[in-house]
Amino acid sequence: MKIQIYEIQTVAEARTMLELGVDHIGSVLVSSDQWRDEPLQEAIATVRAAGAKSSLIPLFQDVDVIGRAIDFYHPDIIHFCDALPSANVEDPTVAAALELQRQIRRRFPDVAVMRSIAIGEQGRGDALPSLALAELFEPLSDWFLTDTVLCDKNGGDGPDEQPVSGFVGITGRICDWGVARELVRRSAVPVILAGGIGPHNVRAGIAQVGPAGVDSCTLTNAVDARGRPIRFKKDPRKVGAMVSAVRETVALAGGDASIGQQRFNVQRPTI
Ligand SMILES: O=C(O)c1ccccc1NCC(=O)[C@H](O)[C@H](O)COP(=O)(O)O
Repeated sequence: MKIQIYEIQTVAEARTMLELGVDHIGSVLVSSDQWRDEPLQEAIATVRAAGAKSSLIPLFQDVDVIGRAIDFYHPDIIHFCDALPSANVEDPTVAAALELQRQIRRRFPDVAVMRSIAIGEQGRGDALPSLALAELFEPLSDWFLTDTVLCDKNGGDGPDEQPVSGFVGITGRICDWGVARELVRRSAVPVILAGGIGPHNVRAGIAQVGPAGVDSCTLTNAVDARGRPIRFKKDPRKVGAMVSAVRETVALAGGDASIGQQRFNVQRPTI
């Protein structure tokens, strides 16, 4: 059962995550203009040297800049989480996302590709064609990550504006676990359960969804004086509690082989 924690941008936080036993340490490139960041490069090198996996999200789609960033950071995993409007290959946004993954896989065969599969909030699993999207991206992906799409805030029947426009993630809310479970059942690649996961609900998430791994960002971030999560700042106590909860759940189930998406050897993704 892999544990992935996002928004680690510094060597100090990377070291803390390694000490806590995190398996996948995720970082974010927030813009194509400022993709080159030496401290982040050092953080990713620290993860590599410790034998853990680094995962890198580009919050942009420029294939040349993404290629330069992979050459510069050498992440183990490149993670795409752009929001896709449909599962129609004729849709230019969908076609461009598929082509981007195709090009990156061809050019960097040693870098695993993670694709976020957007799922509606709990009870709104019908908001998006999540399973059809997964089917489309499966041949070009080594990992899937379920993530939550905010729905219906404005009384509409589809997705709302997301915390980062054009991308899926950092909502702090759980997705429809029924759809996530069905994705785990159907998927030929390992699935990481994400979206609103923290120490309080990770046991239930593992039990109900049976993923190959779990991910957390918002609910393991530090909070400000008003209790609002601070982007790019982790709370080590929350991460430690999450790691303990996952390890306990796995131990109670009899060890790694008896829980989650056991058909995968997730030590090494299927590239
Ligand atoms: O961290 C970001 O800046 C980010 C922005 C837009 C999409 C994804 C982003 N990153 C993190 C992840 O992919 C998450 O770990 C994920 O969204 C988890 O959800 P949550 O725990 O609810 O924050």
